[in-house]
Amino acid sequence: MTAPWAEWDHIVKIDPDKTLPDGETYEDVLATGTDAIEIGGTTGMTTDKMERVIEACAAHDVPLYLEPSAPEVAVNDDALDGYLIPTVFNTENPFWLAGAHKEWTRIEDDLPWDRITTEAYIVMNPDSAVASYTEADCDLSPDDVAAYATVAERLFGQEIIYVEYSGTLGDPEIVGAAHDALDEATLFYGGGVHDYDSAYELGQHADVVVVGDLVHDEGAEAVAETVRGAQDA
Ligand SMILES: CC(C)=CCC/C(C)=C/CC/C(C)=C/CC/C(C)=C/COP(=O)(O)OP(=O)(O)O
Ligand SMILES: O=P(O)(O)OC[C@@H](O)CO
Ligand SMILES: [Mg+2]
Repeated sequence: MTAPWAEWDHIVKIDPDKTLPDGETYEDVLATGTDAIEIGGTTGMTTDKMERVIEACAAHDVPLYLEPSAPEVAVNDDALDGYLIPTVFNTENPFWLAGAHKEWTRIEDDLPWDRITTEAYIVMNPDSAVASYTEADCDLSPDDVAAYATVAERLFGQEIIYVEYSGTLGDPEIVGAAHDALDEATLFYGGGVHDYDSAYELGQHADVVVVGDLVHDEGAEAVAETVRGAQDA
């Protein structure tokens, strides 16, 4: 069976620590045409905030995935289609590669393994919260990124590779290098996508475009434009 993300063009990432623009609801976000919702952020996460977003999105038919940044906020909820668990390939601290995952497995005795998939992150924006949090080495050439992508797919069997520029638009050459290196894995790209053109451009180099801040800063109509850009790419 093909993985659901093999069919996706676009994801909205909702940060439970941020609000939607005045007058907008999660229902508006779910109606943008996006293929899936990921719930997660780096800072300010709590189980209450996670649950609130899950509850607000649960009644709709857009697939809903949790992307926890720490084991403590990986809530278990039947409304979720699954868990996308980051593992950071270019971290200098093995905690973010496998240590947090070991802790999660140690403290939870009944993890729903059939609904858990990892995302092999390559974190590229040194100014992002996620880069400092995970002590990522962002000083990478296209060759380095291509090699990480190959290692993730071929040696570690990762189904999803995620080039992460959170907060800024990425270098298409870097994203393209990751894409060219992959055979079957799905390439997620996220960072700075804010309109049709940026979604179209990065969508030409990635399989799935992830849009985060825009949903909180500009709202559903702006997100819908990026859905069109990612689909046309
Ligand atoms: C094992 C479990 C359950 C969790 C650990 C998972 C790991 C290794 C997380 C590392 C951090 C990470 C890659 C989080 C993913 C979410 C993400 C990148 C959100 C975007 O963050 P920013 O935009 O930098 O931060 P803000 O929260 O300030 O928006
Ligand atoms: O918030 P932005 O910059 O859209 O980034 C999206 C996502 O990749 C963050 O994890
Ligand atoms: Mg962010």
